[in-house]
Amino acid sequence: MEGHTRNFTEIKSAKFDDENLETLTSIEQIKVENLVEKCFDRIEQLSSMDNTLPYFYRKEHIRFLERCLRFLSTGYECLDASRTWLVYWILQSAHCLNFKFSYEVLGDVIHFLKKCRCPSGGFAGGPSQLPHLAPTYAAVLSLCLIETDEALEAIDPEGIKKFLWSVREENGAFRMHVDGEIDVRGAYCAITVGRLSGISPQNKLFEGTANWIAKCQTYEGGFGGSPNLEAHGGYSFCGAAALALLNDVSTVNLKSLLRWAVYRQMRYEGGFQGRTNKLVDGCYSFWMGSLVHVIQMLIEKNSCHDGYTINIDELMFHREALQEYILICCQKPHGGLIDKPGKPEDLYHTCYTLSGLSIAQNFNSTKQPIVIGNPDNEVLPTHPLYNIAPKAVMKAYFYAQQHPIESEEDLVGCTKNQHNDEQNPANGQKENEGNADQ
Ligand SMILES: CC(C)=CCC/C(C)=C/CC/C(C)=C/COP(=O)(O)OP(=O)(O)O
Ligand SMILES: [Zn+2]
Repeated sequence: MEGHTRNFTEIKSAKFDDENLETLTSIEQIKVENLVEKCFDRIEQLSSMDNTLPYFYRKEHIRFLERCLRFLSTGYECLDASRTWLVYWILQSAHCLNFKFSYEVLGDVIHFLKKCRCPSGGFAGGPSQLPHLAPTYAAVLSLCLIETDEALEAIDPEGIKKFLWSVREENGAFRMHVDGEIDVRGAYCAITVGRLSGISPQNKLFEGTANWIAKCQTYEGGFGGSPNLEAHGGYSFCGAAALALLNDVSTVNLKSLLRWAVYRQMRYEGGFQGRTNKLVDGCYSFWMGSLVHVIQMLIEKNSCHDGYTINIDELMFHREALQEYILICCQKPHGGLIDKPGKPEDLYHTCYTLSGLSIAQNFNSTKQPIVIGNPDNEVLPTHPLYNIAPKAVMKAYFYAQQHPIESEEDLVGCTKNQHNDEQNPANGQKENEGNADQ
């Protein structure tokens, strides 16, 4: 597909236009739409000379990542307890861009991540810090992304299991760290690192977790951080992906979740907002884009249980519009991606905006990706539940299978053979690699 796909003059009618309503929110919304409009106008003018626009600054993004892996500005000091996150954001962005760091560099990364491993199990955000579920998640995903035996060996599943038990509540919810806050990120990080290190969703660790997550669904349809909080894209992704990884959707309302999710795509900007009446942001390209993908997987899976089959062969958001927002409004020409026009580049937004671009382009591996602009704008697929390379998920599953840690007593109402069948991603795997869990 060449060039952009929407007529930017025509879609101006989608801008906010209620003259009778002036609130802080509407004023901010109008300001953002005007910034986006400038970006759209510029690309429309340039397109008359070059119909392969919008351009993807791949080389510049790669240079940005290479630089950040070795040197960060003082602005990153506040993320000293999130250094495993910085590693993950860099490695996952590099994956999307199809860029491979050298073995030497990756060796240094493994060495660093091992220093973040805690004696009591799990990972901290930096050496000599306390174990925490979020940096544990980032460290495990990073090691899986590296894919080598040396990296997978560094995960230490026994330690992970011990740490997960130390943050589990009796009702199946998870604290982010010992004595820390309970929220749906905890459940998602726990089931993710559990599954990647060979712990079954049937493990007693996760008894009650799906029911607890379902309590976070709000009247709007999305999930809040914990029961009775506002629906938000980040937590909704965590909730839906955790339920998919637990193979249990019996307790949620998928229809209202889907409705809430698809309405978060902004009609003028094309990107997603994270909650009702808030602003577009590049990072929700992944949290919301992937959420829609995950909900569709859950609806398909649930329909089989109900005795009829639904096959959804198209993603239920405007894939081209999201790519336009990302490519036209979220790239810095000197490298790095951003929340919205006028914001500075950072690693978090680079990772999740690129990952969202990947979700928008690659829905079904049996079909051609949908790529706007130059065909060279294509990025590699990402796994919608884990947000790492689908191949990296496979490798981690097989590695864990070859190095089992579980005993039958750990499992709830399930025989060892059943458990093994479910752990094997090759069993019942759909053609779409991204659906490896289903
Ligand atoms: C795996 C893992 C740890 C996932 C984290 C998920 C995630 C992104 C949660 C969102 C957190 C949050 C309170 C955002 C609100 O930001 P805001 O109020 O600044 O933004 P908004 O105006 O867009 O809501
Ligand atoms: Zn953001």
